[in-house]
Amino acid sequence: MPRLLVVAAALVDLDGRVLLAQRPAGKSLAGLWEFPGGKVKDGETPEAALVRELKEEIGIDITESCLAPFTFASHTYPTFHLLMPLYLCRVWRGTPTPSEGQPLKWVRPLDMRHYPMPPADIPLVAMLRDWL
Ligand SMILES: Nc1nc2c([nH]c(=O)n2[C@@H]2O[C@H](COP(=O)(O)OP(=O)(O)OP(=O)(O)O)[C@@H](O)[C@H]2O)c(=O)[nH]1
Repeated sequence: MPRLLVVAAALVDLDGRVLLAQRPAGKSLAGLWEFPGGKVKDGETPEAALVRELKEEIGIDITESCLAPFTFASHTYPTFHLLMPLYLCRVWRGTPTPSEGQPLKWVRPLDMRHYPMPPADIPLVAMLRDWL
């Protein structure tokens, strides 16, 4: 089974809310809410991939130095195994704006149960609830 390395960010605002993005129709896991991020390319560090993905997806600038490793997901999907480091980020430049119209929402960890998320993310939400 192939292993997929994806990197994601919990962007935390001053009220302790975290940004979630809804996966667009037509993609795998469509309609579910997830942490912004994406696949790490060959030869790329996870941090560089996250800087690139957040710029591409939601138009914000983060710097690698603001990224704090928080936890990771390790989850077997039917066709691949997902390994996904999750970083905390509290500082960025710009206002998150979806590049492809995907809905964005600032959500308190306690309220994330109202937002269906991919199965790999469930343990991450519990960690955020405990630590934020
Ligand atoms: N960005 C992100 N991806 C996640 C999360 N949880 C989770 O299982 N994933 C999975 O990790 C992969 C992320 O890759 P991606 O976002 O770059 O992939 P994609 O939609 O362009 O392509 P895909 O349609 O092949 O999945 C997807 O398979 C997605 O389902 C999450 O919280 N954030």
